[in-house]
Amino acid sequence: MTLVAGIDSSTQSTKIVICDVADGSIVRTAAASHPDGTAVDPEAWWGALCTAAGDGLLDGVTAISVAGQQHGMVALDDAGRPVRPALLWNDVRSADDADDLVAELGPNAWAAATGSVPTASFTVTKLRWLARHEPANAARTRSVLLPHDWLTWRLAGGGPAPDGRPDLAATTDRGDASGTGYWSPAAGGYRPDLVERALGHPLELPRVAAPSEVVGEAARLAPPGALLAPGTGDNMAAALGLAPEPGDVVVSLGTSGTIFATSEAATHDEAGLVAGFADATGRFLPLVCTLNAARVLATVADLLGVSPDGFDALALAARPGAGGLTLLPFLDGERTPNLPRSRGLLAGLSRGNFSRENLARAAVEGVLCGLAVGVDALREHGVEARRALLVGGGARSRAVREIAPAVLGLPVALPDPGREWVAIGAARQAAWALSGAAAPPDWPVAAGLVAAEPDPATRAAFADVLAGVLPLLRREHAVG
Ligand SMILES: Nc1ncnc2c1ncn2[C@@H]1O[C@H](COP(=O)(O)OP(=O)(O)O)[C@@H](O)[C@H]1O
Ligand SMILES: O=C(CO)[C@@H](O)[C@H](O)COP(=O)(O)O
Repeated sequence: MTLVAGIDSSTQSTKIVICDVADGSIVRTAAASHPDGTAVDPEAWWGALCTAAGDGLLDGVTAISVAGQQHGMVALDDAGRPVRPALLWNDVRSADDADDLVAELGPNAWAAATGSVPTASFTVTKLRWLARHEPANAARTRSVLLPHDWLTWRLAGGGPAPDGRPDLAATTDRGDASGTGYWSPAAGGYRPDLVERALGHPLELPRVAAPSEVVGEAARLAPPGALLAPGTGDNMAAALGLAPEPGDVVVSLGTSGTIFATSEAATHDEAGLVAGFADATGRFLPLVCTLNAARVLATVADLLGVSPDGFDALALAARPGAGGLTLLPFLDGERTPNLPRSRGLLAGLSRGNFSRENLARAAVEGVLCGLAVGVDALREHGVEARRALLVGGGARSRAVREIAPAVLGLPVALPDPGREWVAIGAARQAAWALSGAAAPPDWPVAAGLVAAEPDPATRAAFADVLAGVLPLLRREHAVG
């Protein structure tokens, strides 16, 4: 049996799956948590990877690929040391910097240059934040890697070189590069002018590897000779694992909520809803992302003092529309709609409807309504949406699975919600790189289908409440 490893270093944890290259069947798995917070020492990800890979998890593995949370800024000095904790995709401190960068060039120019209009999530806005708020750290920054680039580099033996410059060059891939805000998916190249505009000086940037290139050998953690695939962003890896067909959109409820599809053509949304990412195979991955997904459900469950199963039972005991309660779930600020300084809002309370059941259901409906906006936005950019593939930690919720088809207005297919699709996608990329073949191996994806009558009333109530309170949500709120 030939084994490969797929690693998912996402916001909340590191997950590793070891797969048989013949059919992708999972041989063993492990996971370890990440610290909370939106600014994190990258060594914490390395520590989680070492913990998860302990006890011989990687024994016998012949190739490895790392998928990572997108956009995070790992700024390194001359010696390859982080100049500060990495700023993650869900850190909104660069909201003003995003506004300024967009105002300087205009949204059309950004969309044309990079496929996306940058919000606070994008790396380029974090560069501007660094230049403006920590000029000494900005001046010391020689290169910037994304989380998956940095982990791949560490696995290959990269790391701080106390006596001088590290001699190991880092790599990235087109999928993750497309989330920086300084790489063009359409042209397939960096835009160093945008880096200089944001940071004030040029950077050494990781080389963008080809989709199935072998970028090196693991020098740490893995058996000698284990090959390293390029890795990619976590959403690109999920797409690789699920192999969506035309008509499929993937809906992922992790820390973020994402909705995306594989596309043959690059997209450019001047309105800024759809990020025009590249995928990990040479195609494109138009994607809509919200900042508030599975954690909203966990927060409401904690408030109600129930387990995830208890939360599901409450939400499913309420009727569609949650008796008139609407939750705008922008607990951590929001990216789509672009309201980074906002907070959440619970609307429609009466003495008759303010129940635990309605509150639980309003949380599920609010998270899903936010993502349903993405179905329309993707369609406007040429994506056919006939079926949703529901994945991520939030897909383990029975309430999410049962309510999603009505709110999204799509039949929902449930690829085994216990399987870690980002890590499986990374493993599939490792198998592809190992094979030297023109295309990734065929690995089966089994999924049961759930359909439901669409629930336009719940979506309309969400849209009405949102429209009514936009000025309030645009006001500055203290971060923290
Ligand atoms: N049964 C469940 N019901 C609701 N949420 C769940 C359930 N199981 C896990 N989760 C949530 O899934 C999230 C983790 O999902 P995951 O996709 O791994 O996130 P990330 O990729 O952002 O690290 C956590 O917020 C957790 O609360
Ligand atoms: O920023 C995005 C997509 O653009 C997020 O989807 C991150 O990639 C984090 O993913 P999760 O940890 O929530 O899976």
